[in-house]
Amino acid sequence: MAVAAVENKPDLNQNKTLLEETFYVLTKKNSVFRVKLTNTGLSLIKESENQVKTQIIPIKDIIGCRCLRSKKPASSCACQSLPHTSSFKVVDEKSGEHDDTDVSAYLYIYSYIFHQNCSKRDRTTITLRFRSFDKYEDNYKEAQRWRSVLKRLIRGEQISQINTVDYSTINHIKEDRRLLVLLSPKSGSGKGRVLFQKKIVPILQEAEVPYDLHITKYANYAREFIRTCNLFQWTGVIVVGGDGIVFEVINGMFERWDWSEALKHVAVGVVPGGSGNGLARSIAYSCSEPYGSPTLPAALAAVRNHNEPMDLVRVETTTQIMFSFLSVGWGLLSDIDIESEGLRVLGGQRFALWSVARLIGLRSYTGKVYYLPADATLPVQDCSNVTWESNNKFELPAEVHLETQVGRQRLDSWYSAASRRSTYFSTTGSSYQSTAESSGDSINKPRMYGPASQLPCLTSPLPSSWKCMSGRFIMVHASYQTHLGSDCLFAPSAKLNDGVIWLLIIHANASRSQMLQFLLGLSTGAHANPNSWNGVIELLPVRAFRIEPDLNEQGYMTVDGEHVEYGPIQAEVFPALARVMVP
Ligand SMILES: Nc1ncnc2c1ncn2[C@@H]1O[C@H](COP(=O)(O)OP(=O)(O)OP(=O)(O)O)[C@@H](O)[C@H]1O
Repeated sequence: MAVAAVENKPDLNQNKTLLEETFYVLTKKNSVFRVKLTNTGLSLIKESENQVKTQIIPIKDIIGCRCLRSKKPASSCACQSLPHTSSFKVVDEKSGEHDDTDVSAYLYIYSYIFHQNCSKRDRTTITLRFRSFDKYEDNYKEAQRWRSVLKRLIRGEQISQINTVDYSTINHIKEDRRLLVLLSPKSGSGKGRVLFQKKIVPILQEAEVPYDLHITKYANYAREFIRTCNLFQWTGVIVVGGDGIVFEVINGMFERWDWSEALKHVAVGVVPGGSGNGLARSIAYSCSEPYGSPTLPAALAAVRNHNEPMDLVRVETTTQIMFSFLSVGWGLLSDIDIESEGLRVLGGQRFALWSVARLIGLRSYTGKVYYLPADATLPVQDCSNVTWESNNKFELPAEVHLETQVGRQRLDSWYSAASRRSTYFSTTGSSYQSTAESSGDSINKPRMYGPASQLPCLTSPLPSSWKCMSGRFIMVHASYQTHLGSDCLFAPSAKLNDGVIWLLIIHANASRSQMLQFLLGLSTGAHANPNSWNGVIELLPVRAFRIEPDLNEQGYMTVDGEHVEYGPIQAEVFPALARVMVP
């Protein structure tokens, strides 16, 4: 049996026909389809009444295919040779429910065709019925041959030539992927389970991608799970929920001593099930993927085996280190995020409703904002004044993970500004611990790993290359993604992996009407035009920043929409630290 030989080298002849067959449309007399498979797509050439029309389905729009057999009808009639399309059903050949009277093998091809003119995708199933041979086994082999070649093309392999290969070598296509699905039943309006079953499972099944589903049982469950599980049994993590659960997953990875390997090998996919869904929307936007059906880009990303690097931002407060993928906020947007928590049942509408409330009672906050412009380089960390536990110097390897027994009284497992003196540094990786006096709480807190900071500690002055603004601010909000929520195009120029933080600063002299214009502009990105604001609103590309709020006032600060303590906070970008699944 002839079959395609597979190579990973790019083939110059992308349009060379790999497989070709003629099919007939049973319901339309004289309708003939020639179907061709090439490296770039599946061509359906329709020949009827002297007309020839061609439709090409690009390989990237096809997610899977399966060989099936017709199912025994409920009331079987021995003389029936052709299935009636209305009652026609197919089953797996091993189901035992197949119809012996039909020797055909059916190849179901599942595609989500992108229509550029209306920027949407439509699900289309193409069924090819193989019945040239008298025996089912022969028709099945032919259908499998197509399936095998198509599956390899879907995986991104290039096929250069048709060789003569033993059929048995293509009968089984090994799936080397397995996904972990972490689903939060509390995110958004609490419909995560239904969403997953209805919208994601069918696509995973069509693509034959195996997965293990874990439902979160309490807040921080996902974080603990990622920290303690054997993560490398999976090739990716699909998070079903909002940005809060993504935050748990990312930070859970940094609580693993093998964080670097985990981030490199286990990509994160996001199915938007929360009320904000900033990351899910940003990923779709970065690939110009239609978002009409918000779960579709995520489902396609999950099955397509296509990942891209994403920047992460290391955030430091006086008590915590976090790794953030979305935003750091102080003032208006953080107030809206935290104060609208009680309206969670409204889903994304809660933000719009609370924006109106906050606009009426507009607040401003006193403080200082420091930032390092994007075109400046971060100075290399000077470790000469770091007090090492031992004076005996030794050569550091590329990565250092330092741990001690858990539970020793003198350990504060959270690295903090106050504990900088006793932090261990490494060139590419660090484990943070200190000899600072530990509070009871911190003893059981997991240790945070991750790349070493290049910033001075939070209590130290910043170098002169940093710029400073001092005064009253309605808000200071940093984002490294385009979208803070499904309908909030906050930083239109942001890229998943450009090493830039977009810092939006609104000074206290912005009027209510300017604030209204700003809030309305967020849905389209119109607010990002610097000429509109006479300097009261600024959007600056930076590498790092620090906010020092006046502690005589109270307010909210958020990281990725999560509430953090009110006080000094600083952040620096680490380009391409994580990997995300993209459609
Ligand atoms: N089983 C659970 N019981 C209680 N809380 C949970 C459970 N699972 C997850 N959580 C918590 O619920 C919160 C859900 O937040 P998440 O961000 O996922 O949704 P959201 O706030 O609606 O969306 P967004 O952050 O995009 O606005 C998270 O902080 C998470 O820790």
